[in-house]
Amino acid sequence: MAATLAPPGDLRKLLPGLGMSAAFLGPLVKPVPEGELFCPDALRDDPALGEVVDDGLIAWAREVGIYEGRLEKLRSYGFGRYMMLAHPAVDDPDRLLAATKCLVAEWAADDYYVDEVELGSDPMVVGSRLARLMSVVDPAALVPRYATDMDAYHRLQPISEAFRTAMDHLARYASTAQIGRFQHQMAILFLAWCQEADWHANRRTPPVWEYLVQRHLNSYLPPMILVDVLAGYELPAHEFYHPEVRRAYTTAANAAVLVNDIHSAPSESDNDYNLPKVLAQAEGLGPKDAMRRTVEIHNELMHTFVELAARLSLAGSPHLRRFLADIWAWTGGSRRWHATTGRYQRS
Ligand SMILES: CC(C)=CCC/C(C)=C(\C)COP(=O)(O)OP(=O)(O)O
Repeated sequence: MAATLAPPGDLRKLLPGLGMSAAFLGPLVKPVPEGELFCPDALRDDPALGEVVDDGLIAWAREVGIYEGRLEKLRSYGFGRYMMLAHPAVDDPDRLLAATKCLVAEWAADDYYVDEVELGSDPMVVGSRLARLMSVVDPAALVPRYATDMDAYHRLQPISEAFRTAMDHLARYASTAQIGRFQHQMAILFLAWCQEADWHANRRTPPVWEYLVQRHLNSYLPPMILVDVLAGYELPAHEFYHPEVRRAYTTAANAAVLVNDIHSAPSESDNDYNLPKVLAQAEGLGPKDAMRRTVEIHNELMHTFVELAARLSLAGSPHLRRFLADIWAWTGGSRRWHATTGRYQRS
């Protein structure tokens, strides 16, 4: 794997002082008026590159069979564009496509297994479906007789095929340790979806703290931790798993997923949970106040990330400084995508 510590020219231009605490304490860090998100904007927007990645995504989705009959819709979501925005230093469409496939495999599991009743989700079988899916993510070692049965099952599951092929693609660029991280995050994500299924099955809205725990497990970490894989370097395990480092990027991922709640809340089905909805129910807030409180919580998380990242940047390796800067850039791209994707436009 090529280790490129110095970010390509574009990112350096866009993030002056990249790799220093200045990257976090520059002009983007300023008090925001109430109700405004404390979050960078995209550092690059290259629609043509996004289109190329989206072309590859749709061809792959057709091949594995996910979002069958809904490929136009899938295209309107612009998930390839999402990865183009979130990885501003990466120009290679194939690397962006690998990340997009992983993202969309996860999203398909969320839509078809967890969230959307009209797409066949059923809380009573979420745990079994996800445990079976986990046997693709972290291949289950069975005796051959039963392995054949398992393989036959997975061949008929488009989401299993999506994960298998997406991870194969990712493995072209990821080290064994980076694939290990991804598998670990999937186990966490699937656990969170089982918790969500419990809320559905028992018709229970969780208290705010429990919702935030679920959103911590069901955050944007899975796509976000691919920043080094895509950019062609590797944050070593002793830094990646350092508790303070993990706290920094999980905080950013938790903030980023609240941007998802902010944008998706107005168009979500009654079956779905989001922070404004939970706040409204648990704390009796009206829609505007619930949204304002969600923005406040997001901003508090992002300020914490900036403080942690600035501190860690001063003490950490060049890899770590680059990683934290890439995470910051990722949040900006993600924000832009949420504001512009067809997925959250109200019809
Ligand atoms: C990419 C991905 C699916 C990462 C794991 C976290 C996750 C499931 C989401 C960010 C999607 O959250 P949510 O279900 O709220 O998304 P929608 O609002 O349904 O698009």
